[in-house]
Amino acid sequence: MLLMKDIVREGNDVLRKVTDEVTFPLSDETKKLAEDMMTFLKNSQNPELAKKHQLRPGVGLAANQVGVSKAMSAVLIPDADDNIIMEEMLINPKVIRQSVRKVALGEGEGCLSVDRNVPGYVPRANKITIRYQNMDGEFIEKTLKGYEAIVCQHEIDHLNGHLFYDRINQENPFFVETNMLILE
Ligand SMILES: OCN(O)CCCc1ccccc1
Ligand code: NI
Repeated sequence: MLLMKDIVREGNDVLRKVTDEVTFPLSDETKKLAEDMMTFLKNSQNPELAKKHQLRPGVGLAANQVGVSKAMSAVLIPDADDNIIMEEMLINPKVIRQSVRKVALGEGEGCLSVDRNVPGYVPRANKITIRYQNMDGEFIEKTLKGYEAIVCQHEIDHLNGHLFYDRINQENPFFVETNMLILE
């Protein structure tokens, strides 16, 4: 099972490379990696297992965060009552439509690959349509807004070599762009 020791931290070049397109049919190795990534997220959101294995809770994990430069991310988003509202392996994901209107989390963002707090708003499109492939290679288009849109943009950024703090306004980290929504 994947543990925190398997997560690559900032400074490692693999986090700054554009990841390679995933080809189909998936190799057994790639299938296992996808399963391991989703299992990591589930374990990280389970209080007992997270405590037992010292896991930081995560709602997403990109393959390059475990050192594999492939364009795939696991996303596991619970709602306030711990009901899963999104459980997807995003393979070769692309944002094909995005709103002009931006959104940012009021408490900023964090990252399993960044062992420090970097304060500031991370402006992202409030509404996006993504096109990706599932584990069978089928193309799926999904429209997301608010928190789900934020998480998926955070993951797709990873696959393109970006980290959340690249998007924080350096002059004024809490600058609110015109019409930007702040999500508390
Ligand atoms: O790449 C995933 N990871 O570092 C875990 C944190 C994910 C995440 C945290 C805050 C806002 C959006 C996404
Ligand atoms: Ni991250």
